Amino acid sequence: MAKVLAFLKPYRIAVAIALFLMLTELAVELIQPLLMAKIIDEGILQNNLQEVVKWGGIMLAASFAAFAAGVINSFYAAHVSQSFGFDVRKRLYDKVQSFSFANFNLFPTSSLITRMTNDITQLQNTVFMSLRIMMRAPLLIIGGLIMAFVVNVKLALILSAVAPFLFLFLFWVMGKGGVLFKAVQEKLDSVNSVMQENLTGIRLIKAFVRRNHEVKRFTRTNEDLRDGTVKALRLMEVTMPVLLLIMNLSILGVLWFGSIQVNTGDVKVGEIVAIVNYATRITAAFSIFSWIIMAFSRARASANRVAEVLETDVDLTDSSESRNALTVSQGKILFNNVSFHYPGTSEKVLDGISFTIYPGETVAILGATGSGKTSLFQLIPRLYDVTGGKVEIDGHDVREMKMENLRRKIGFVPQEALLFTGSVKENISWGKEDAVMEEITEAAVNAQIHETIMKLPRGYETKVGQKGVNLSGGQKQRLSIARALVRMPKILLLDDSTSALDMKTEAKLLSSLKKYTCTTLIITQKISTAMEADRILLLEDGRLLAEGDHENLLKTSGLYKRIFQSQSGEENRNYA
Ligand SMILES: Nc1ncnc2c1ncn2[C@@H]1O[C@H](COP(=O)(O)OP(=O)(O)OP(=O)(O)O)[C@@H](O)[C@H]1O
Repeated sequence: MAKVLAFLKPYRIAVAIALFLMLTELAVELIQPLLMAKIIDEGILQNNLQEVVKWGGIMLAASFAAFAAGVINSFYAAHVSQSFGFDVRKRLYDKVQSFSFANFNLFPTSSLITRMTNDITQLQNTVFMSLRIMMRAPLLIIGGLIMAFVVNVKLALILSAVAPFLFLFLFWVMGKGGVLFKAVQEKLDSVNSVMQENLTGIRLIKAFVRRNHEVKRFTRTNEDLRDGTVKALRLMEVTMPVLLLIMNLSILGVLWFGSIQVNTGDVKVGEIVAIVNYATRITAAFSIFSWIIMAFSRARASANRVAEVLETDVDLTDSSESRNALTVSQGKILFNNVSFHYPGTSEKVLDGISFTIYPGETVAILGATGSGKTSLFQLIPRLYDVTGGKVEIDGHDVREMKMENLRRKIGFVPQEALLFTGSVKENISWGKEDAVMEEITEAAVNAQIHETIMKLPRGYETKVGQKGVNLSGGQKQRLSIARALVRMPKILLLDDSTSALDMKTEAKLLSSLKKYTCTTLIITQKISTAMEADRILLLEDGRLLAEGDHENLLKTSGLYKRIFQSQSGEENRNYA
């Protein structure tokens, strides 16, 4: 909680002003019963109209001051709470951006979204309400008790006898509320998660006619959220009646004892009226306490969830020894006895891999599904760190380079082409922010997508729907390749990125890539693609089984020969 509250620090002056104004309102509220007692005891009971007018005038002026303080307080409360929310959201977003894949495994995407939206909104609302009215309730209770003592000590003692029980009860409710509301936020995560999966997989759901199944799944999580919230609110529902009961009993005590004391002349009628008035205000303050407790319990749960993300150690960062001057200049890649297992697992997905790829070379990586091809790729831009051995680029361990320097020179085209909402042009220039139109067109021409783009209704300005829904699989792949090419990378990594292309387009694409003086690694399942490369690396179960060019591998690797035969017709088999 303290970590999140620290975000209020830059606004401490505004917070102080808001609190001061709130105290002004509170002071007026507390002074009203005292003024009323004066009007009764010194004015009405003494038949003195002058005193009534005097104290009445003071009451009016105080009310006006409270009104002005209230308006200005609202302004500051809104400013502070919105700015606080903005800052927390920004910091959380920046933190998530710096997350490694291993960090992402700790938080489901839906939970991160809930934390960045709903949890921060809860906190924002609590800050606003705290500055506006929330703090008034406890202060009104304390101030009311003090004023009651000023008016009449004996009556005030009766009134305050119940205070310890009340506070104990409130602390208990707050602790229990915190647990229940944490569960509510977790259930909200689940609802968001199901909703997210549903919306992203809507085509699959329709194609498989799984609507009813999905509706049932959503209903279950939605019911869970409802039940969890009702459970939390039920605790709050009993809080208010209990508080009111205790306070009303103490008011009865004041009236009973006060009536006896009036008869003996120890207490004035005006004093009883004032004390009952304070007691009523304190009761009213207590009645909003259940609501305050609910808000604070919820805010505490939300603050902990936000802090959890902020406090996560990012395990893939630039080390203090990272040298700024190191950058990818040639594109030479060396794997030296590399082994790797994913964080949280112990099974090696790469084992003892060693090879060198020289600048400008095109190398195909071939292997069965699950043999570790993508894992090997991810070690080059340092999306993961090796667990044994080392990966060197241009003679430097990638861990010694600043990640930004390393990744800026790498064009990475992932297995699943991912596009962003925006125009075709924006999607290509996403690879290089300052790319001019000629660079964008050149990349599109070489990625064999320019002609297709020109046939679109608005050419390069055509909007790409969310995740590229209005494009075919092959078009998406080629746009992703154009996005990588526009960077003029020194190393180009294509992870099965030509799988959806026909042979002719793929051949044209591979020949255009030769114009780029970059080292190119192509993961592929197709022998026809691998044959175009200068060299082929054959992976099996995380090990480098063989390497060489096509002719060479046909002679030296039985597995390669079998793959080749399975993908070729009878004609090729004879050739082999
Ligand atoms: N994030 C992950 N966490 C744990 N294990 C993983 C993760 N990603 C992949 N693996 C495992 O690593 C192994 C190698 O996967 P990888 O994706 O590198 O294979 P691949 O050769 O690229 O397969 P494909 O051709 O199907 O894409 C697999 O056994 C897979 O289950």
